[in-house]
Amino acid sequence: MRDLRPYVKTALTIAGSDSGGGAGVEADLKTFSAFGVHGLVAVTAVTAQNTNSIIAVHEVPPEVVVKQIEAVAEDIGVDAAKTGMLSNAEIVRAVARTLKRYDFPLVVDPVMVSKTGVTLLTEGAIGVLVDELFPRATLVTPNRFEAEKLSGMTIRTLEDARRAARAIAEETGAEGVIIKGGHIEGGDAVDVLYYQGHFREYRAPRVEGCTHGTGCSFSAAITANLAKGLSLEEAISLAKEFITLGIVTGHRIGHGHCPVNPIAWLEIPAEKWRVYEALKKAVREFERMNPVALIPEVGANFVYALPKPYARDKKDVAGVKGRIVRYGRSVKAVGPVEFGASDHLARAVLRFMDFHPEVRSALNLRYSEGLVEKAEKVGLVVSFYDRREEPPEVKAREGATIPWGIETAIRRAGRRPDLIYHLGDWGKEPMAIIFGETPQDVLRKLSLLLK
Ligand SMILES: Cc1ncc(COP(=O)(O)OP(=O)(O)O)c(N)n1
Ligand SMILES: Cc1ncsc1CCOP(=O)(O)O
Repeated sequence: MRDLRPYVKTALTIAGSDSGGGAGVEADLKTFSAFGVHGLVAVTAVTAQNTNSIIAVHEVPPEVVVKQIEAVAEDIGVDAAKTGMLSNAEIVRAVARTLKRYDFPLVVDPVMVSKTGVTLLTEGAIGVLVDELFPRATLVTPNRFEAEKLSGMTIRTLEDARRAARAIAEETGAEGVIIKGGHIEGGDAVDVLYYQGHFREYRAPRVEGCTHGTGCSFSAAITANLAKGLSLEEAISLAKEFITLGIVTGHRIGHGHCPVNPIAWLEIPAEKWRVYEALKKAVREFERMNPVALIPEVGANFVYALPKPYARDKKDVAGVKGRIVRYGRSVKAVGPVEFGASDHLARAVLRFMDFHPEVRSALNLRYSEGLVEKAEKVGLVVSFYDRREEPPEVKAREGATIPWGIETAIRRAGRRPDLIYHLGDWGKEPMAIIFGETPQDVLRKLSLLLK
């Protein structure tokens, strides 16, 4: 007999499909998965869509939308649901009637017009949405323009948003209304919630990035967390953090509005673990190889960065805390592998990744003529930079020398270097850096040098 009290929670999206995979049920399912919730779907419309426009829409008959909801609710069970693009009045009415038979939490994203300017809900359906679906909603999630339409008010400030949120909740019977701050001016993006007679603000820095599908993913994140049993306010807090990360890490695909990245929430911690484990293992192996003569006076570091687009600054690069030093006759890592533990080498690998994103690992070694000759002899691609050629404006900028040097050496080589060196300067030790796709790849190149 199957356990009928499964540990996994379920969330249902009743929304349109986006063939570009950025919004609609595609965004919702990715978001549900990112929060470890099993996603269920009732498709309302199929859109032929990309990052530039919506080319065609095929609406699903209302009775088929209802059958999809019933099919999953009656067999699998629904812990929370959301609605997105509902397209026309008949679908809205059928969905509202069906949802009245169930008591799971419901998030209504009143999607009206796409970012590309295409109508996703007919004008005549807006009244039906407000009269028949809003009273069933735990939360309604309009953006500024949708809130203006629903409240008949002009929204410019947070105070306007507060008044509008309260008016929409009181006039429609929705339990909560959150007006998203993406289109409201201000340094931060502030969402205003009105819920059970109280206001609350959710604040995050206004970030640059990819915004197609943000409304869908935000409401799906709230739904997933309601399904997991979080309070509405906790669910919104997490969703806000999640959507900010998704915008900054969005994949720059297509020629128009690039899609938000719901998977960053899951992929960054997973990649962090892989990077950490691989580097820890490689540092142990490096200690065993014990290349005492190759440790510079300032010590060595060994780094491994998260993949793009997640490697943005030194916090996203793992290295050895306190560096790797000569200790008597052996090579020893001073501290543990940690993210943010490297400064110089992290800057070097991040710049390298701007040219060759697959090269995510590096190790610095004591420079010698013999080392460079050996590298060339074993077939490694070698390049260099000369700190005396550094332009004054680069010299004047704190931390700019290494990125400039790496770029100079890559351009000089005209192909992907394996080793970059410089001959030092006043008070600066000459240095060689081996680059590779992984720490193991770096060690492979090192072992060619040690042969
Ligand atoms: C099928 C489908 N559903 C919803 C949308 C809206 O997405 P978008 O235009 O990116 O706007 P936001 O609601 O995310 O702000 C869509 N385009 N397609
Ligand atoms: C001084 C120096 N210059 C290039 S690598 C290096 C040593 C490692 O520095 P960090 O520990 O900051 O990566």
